[in-house]
Amino acid sequence: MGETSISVVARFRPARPGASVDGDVRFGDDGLSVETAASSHTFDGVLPPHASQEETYAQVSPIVEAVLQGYNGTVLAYGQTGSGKTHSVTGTARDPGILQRAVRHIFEWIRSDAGAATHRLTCSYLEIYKENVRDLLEPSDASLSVRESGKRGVFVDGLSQAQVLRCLETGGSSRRVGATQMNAQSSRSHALLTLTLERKGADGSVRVSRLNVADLAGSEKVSRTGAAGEPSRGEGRGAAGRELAPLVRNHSELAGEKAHVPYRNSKLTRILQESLGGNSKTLLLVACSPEESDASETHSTLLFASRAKTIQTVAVVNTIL
Ligand SMILES: Nc1ncnc2c1ncn2[C@@H]1O[C@H](COP(=O)(O)OP(=O)(O)OP(=O)(O)O)[C@@H](O)[C@H]1O
Repeated sequence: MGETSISVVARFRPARPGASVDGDVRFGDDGLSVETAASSHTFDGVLPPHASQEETYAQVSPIVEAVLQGYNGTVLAYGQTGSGKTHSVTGTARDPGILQRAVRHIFEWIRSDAGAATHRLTCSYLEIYKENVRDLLEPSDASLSVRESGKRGVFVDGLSQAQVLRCLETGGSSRRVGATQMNAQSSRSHALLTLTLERKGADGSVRVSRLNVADLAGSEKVSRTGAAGEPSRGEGRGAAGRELAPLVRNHSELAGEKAHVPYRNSKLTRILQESLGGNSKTLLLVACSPEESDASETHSTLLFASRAKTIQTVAVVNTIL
């Protein structure tokens, strides 16, 4: 597999009851385009407000398929606070999101993969809040070092499907509790689930691939989130826009001179360096609000998404032996 652009899919959530809908937002019949008063965009997929979780997963499923074939895969959910990132990634018990569907998909494949001798799945779930990395599966106040988490992290070994699903629950609720304790909103932190799949073939060959799914912090300008109670000093680096925007700008301006891409500016971009320009098949899911009062943030999100299409990655099958 050669160098490919990351895939970009935009998902619009339904308007809240009583909210006034932005009448200028129009969806193309092709399922690939969207137009606003300010701009028009074509992506790898555009999901209008009525799109289901299943339809959303259908866009993500090729990334999981690639992981099953031995490539690294990443799904990043980006968008302003309240735009539907967590709904898409986690969903609800009755209508699960990408994480649960991906776990089901992986285990179905494992059960059908007759050519393998063994499979081993490990899981890590991290939260990045104000440049501190916290392990959501074994919560403690200690911040993990990025080198540690980037390389191995804190893994629970050899998991069953039920155990992985329990990790998702534990991590998800730990994120919420932690956020309340810190008197901050989940919208200021990034959550990153990594599933590592090790497949040993009957011939002794070993493939190790990773699936990263990140529910990123709100991308809106900090002054807007600051109004919700946090001082808008530089410290509050929850805004995904501020961490990823320079990187995306560099990618689009430098057209491939990756040495200059500022991955080291934040823990998020350091941890996701491979996903944002290295060995990974990556999909950016941008969550958008269809409401009139959010038109300006929706416009910024769509512009970011268009720029992000210039990011190139080179995915290779990770065979060890
Ligand atoms: N596609 C959808 N269908 C139905 N409800 C949705 C959809 N998307 C989002 N919602 C609802 O909208 C609200 C905000 O969504 P969500 O919490 O996912 O936003 P978010 O982008 O993760 O925000 P934050 O950055 O604060 O975490 C929630 O009540 C969620 O259930």
